[in-house]
Amino acid sequence: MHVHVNAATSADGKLSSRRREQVRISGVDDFARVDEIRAASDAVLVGVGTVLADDPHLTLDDSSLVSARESRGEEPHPARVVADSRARTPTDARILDDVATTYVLVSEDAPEDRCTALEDAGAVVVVAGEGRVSFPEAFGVLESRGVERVMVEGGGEVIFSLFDDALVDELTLYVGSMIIGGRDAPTLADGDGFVEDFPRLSLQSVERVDDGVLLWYRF
Ligand SMILES: NC(=O)C1=CN([C@@H]2O[C@H](COP(=O)(O)OP(=O)(O)OC[C@H]3O[C@@H](n4cnc5c(N)ncnc54)[C@H](OP(=O)(O)O)[C@@H]3O)[C@@H](O)[C@H]2O)C=CC1
Ligand SMILES: Nc1nc(O)c(N)c(N[C@@H]2O[C@H](COP(=O)(O)O)[C@@H](O)[C@H]2O)n1
Repeated sequence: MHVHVNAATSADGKLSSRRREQVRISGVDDFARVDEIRAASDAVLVGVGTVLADDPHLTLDDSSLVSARESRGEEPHPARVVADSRARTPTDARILDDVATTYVLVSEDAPEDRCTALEDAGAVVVVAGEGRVSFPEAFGVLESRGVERVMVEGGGEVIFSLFDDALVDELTLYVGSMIIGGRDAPTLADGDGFVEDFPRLSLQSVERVDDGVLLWYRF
């Protein structure tokens, strides 16, 4: 599985404000670039924190990218994946519409009635891990269903876990020219944080996009 993390932070490293509401950090050109990465992926993954905060759709905006996928014999939109150990995704979430396949990754401890409700709402529920979703296990299941390239759009808890599991292959980070601040505002990698053996990235390119900077790393 090829794992590409993409996110946008403020100049002080925040994904959003302390209110955890969606903040538009990227500009028009960066959002167009995000759409292209989505189009080149088999699935787009977020954590349930992002679903609850942003209610994202995670589909392609540009119809020419949809047509290009169809002409390659692919589904019009990549699948959507939510890491949601306790099956808390609301059944009216936008990612559960019928525009694309949606996988909800849950743990063995997820309440059965919630899993059934999500299946009734159209989700494909995948059980992987005790207590919390195990990404290595879940990615094995997704691979068996043809997902070879996954784009991860956040948030900070999920991104930290993927670095912790050494599953990240690429990181593209748009750094917008704004300050959000706040000790409780989410950052690119939250979780427990590393205290030693810090993951080291290899910087591939630096580019000015909109009024910010796009950093591309391999891991
Ligand atoms: N600027 C940007 O590019 C982006 C910004 N955001 C912002 O980030 C914020 C949300 O981020 P955050 O709160 O970190 O939420 P996440 O989207 O990272 O979701 C975190 C939740 O995912 C669940 N989860 C399931 N399995 C795992 C696992 N193995 N490791 C970690 N988490 C797991 C956990 O809930 P449970 O235990 O119940 O499963 C956890 O609380 C919002 O404010 C949103 O607007 C989000 C994406 C991109
Ligand atoms: N790349 C990027 N730049 C920003 O400024 C952002 N706020 C985000 N947020 C992510 O995009 C998702 C929204 O997706 P839809 O437009 O609803 O398809 C959101 O949930 C975050 O993951 N990303």
